[in-house]
Amino acid sequence: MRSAKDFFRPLAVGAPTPLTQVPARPSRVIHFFDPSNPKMAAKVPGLVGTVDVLLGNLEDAVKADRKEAARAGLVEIARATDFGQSTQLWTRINALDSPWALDDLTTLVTEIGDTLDVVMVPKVQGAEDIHYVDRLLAQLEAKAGLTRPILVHAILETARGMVNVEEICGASPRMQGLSLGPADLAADRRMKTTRVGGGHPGYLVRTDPVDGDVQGERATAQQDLWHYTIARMVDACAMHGIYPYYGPFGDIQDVVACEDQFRNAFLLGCVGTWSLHPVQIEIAKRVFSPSAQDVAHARRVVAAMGDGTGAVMLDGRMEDDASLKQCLVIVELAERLSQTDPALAELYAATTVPEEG
Ligand SMILES: CCC(=O)SCCNC(=O)CCNC(=O)[C@H](O)C(C)(C)COP(=O)(O)OP(=O)(O)OC[C@H]1O[C@@H](n2cnc3c(N)ncnc32)[C@H](O)[C@@H]1OP(=O)(O)O
Ligand SMILES: O=CC(=O)O
Ligand SMILES: [Mg+2]
Repeated sequence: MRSAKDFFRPLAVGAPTPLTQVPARPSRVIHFFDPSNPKMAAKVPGLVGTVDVLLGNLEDAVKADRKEAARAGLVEIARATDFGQSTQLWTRINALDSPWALDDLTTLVTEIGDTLDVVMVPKVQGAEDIHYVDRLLAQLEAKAGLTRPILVHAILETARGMVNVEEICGASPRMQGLSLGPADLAADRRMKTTRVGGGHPGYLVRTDPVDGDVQGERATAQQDLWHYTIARMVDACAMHGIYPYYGPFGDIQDVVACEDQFRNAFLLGCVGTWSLHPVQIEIAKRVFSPSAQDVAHARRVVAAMGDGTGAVMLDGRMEDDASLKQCLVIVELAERLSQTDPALAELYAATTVPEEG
């Protein structure tokens, strides 16, 4: 572990100074595309401004014989595209033990490092993986003459990564956030599922038998397979001042269950999710933006709480310092999203609390 005094020093001579706070830029939807797929690549310019993050994926879902093409495609797209103020460019590199990760980082940082905001690192096992990427990025940033540090986002998709989640979050000032990787995590944990995220009908609870009749009608309710993992990830991220995200939802056609999974993650504290297909973009944006109703209520509580201490009654409910803090989370998120999303700005403006008297 580095000493507290050294933590924010660059790891290479000439590399930019690390940030002391992760920028709070909207990232409700991280939209994945395969830069080696001409149809998807052609859609990128049209997606700018409609998603918070465009992520050029180089890892899983890109065929082994297309890895170089994907990397080169991303360089080309980054150079040819104006991402504007409201869309960031991220990449997901190949796993650190793969034949491609070193070239991914070397090429991307030296060729398009000034355009790249965040590097997503898959299958992170512990702080040692982040330390490796941290130093290498610093060396490459210095070589490329970059003036702002590239941030790092880890995917939580191994059992060891889960166990080490707190140390991963705190391994570097570059750490921007974590995403849940339910597909790889399920495999690594030897869970008996065959899906990419979401629930499973077999994972349920059942009411007790009535009068001991175990064969009688008994209601069941499907449970959330990912509750523990997401909650643990959220705590680790909050503790270290970085951002938690849900990850992929593979049943593209089941937009209803997708929305449910995204909403569970949002309510538990995640700031965003991945979209794998254009149909998931609108769902993610809607779910990860607070509703106008919640913003209106939060603003009323803030107004009613005056200096923020004590207790008041509002619509029959007690509000105090702690509920105020929750409301401030909603109000601050609404204000931040309004800065880059004009439709939301208009929606939330209509909920402004009128001044008393
Ligand atoms: C599981 C663990 C993980 O690692 S998840 C992250 C890795 N996976 C991915 O990144 C998957 C990304 N998405 C995809 O590859 C495709 O969306 C998949 C799921 C294969 C479906 O593609 P396809 O059968 O073409 O769907 P479709 O016919 O409904 O497509 C309609 C038009 O939209 C396009 N499209 C599709 N996906 C994207 C995307 N992610 N970004 C941009 N465009 C996309 C298609 O190319 C198709 O275009 P067109 O209308 O034919 O011109
Ligand atoms: O990379 C994502 C996953 O679910 O695996
Ligand atoms: Mg994965």
